[in-house]
Amino acid sequence: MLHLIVADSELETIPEEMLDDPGVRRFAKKRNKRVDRMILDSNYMHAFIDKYYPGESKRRGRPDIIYILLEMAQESILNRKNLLRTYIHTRNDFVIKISPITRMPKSYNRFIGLFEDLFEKEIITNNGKTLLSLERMKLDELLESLKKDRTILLHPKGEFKKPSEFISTEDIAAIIGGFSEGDFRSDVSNIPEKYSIFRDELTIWSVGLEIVASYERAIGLL
Ligand SMILES: C[S@@+](CC[C@H](N)C(=O)[O-])C[C@H]1O[C@@H](n2cnc3c(N)ncnc32)[C@H](O)[C@@H]1O
Repeated sequence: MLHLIVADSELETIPEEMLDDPGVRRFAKKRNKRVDRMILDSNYMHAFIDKYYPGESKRRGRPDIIYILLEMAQESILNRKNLLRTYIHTRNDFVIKISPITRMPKSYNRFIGLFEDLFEKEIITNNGKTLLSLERMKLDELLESLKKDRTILLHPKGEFKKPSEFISTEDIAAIIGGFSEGDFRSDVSNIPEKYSIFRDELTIWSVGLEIVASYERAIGLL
């Protein structure tokens, strides 16, 4: 089993400090949503994020990168064979567990709507089956709860290796940062295996794709 963990993801509802901003409220009205139930999205709220968190507008509010990664992960052969578990750990220490049977909406707007529902209801089901669930959990608590043989951190400053050199057939928890700038906020210093797979920085979904594909090859699926 491969446990793919996207850690410190920049996925959150509108933070407290921004709730009373007239511009943000106008935006919520246009979407016909309660302001506290909207997901922070720098694609649309860049200027507001800059106003309340100067210098953070490139990092905060990036549900788009999680969307692309989940499209890749959920449609992968590994997931279709029920050998992948994907978790989104967020900057505010929530963990979203994605069931292998979950297919992501093809439209970004519908994805945002689905995750707004999830932040409100904490669970999304279909015909009695849980598709998505959300709970308060730190990264180390998530790691402790998983049955795994190895934990691997993907990091541009890790030891340079090809995925085929470090991915094995064991149960692996692989951690990728769910942000486009900066470093992990959670303490990842005690994770023994830390690898870089390319000389330049990659997107989170291309790193996820390489790890999933290497695992598929390691266990003989491909
Ligand atoms: C776009 S990067 C964030 C960049 C950030 N400056 C950093 O140093 O992690 C997001 C995540 O993708 C993964 N990543 C990006 N490039 C990588 C590389 N060359 N090797 C391994 N992982 C990489 C890491 O898990 C990283 O936390």
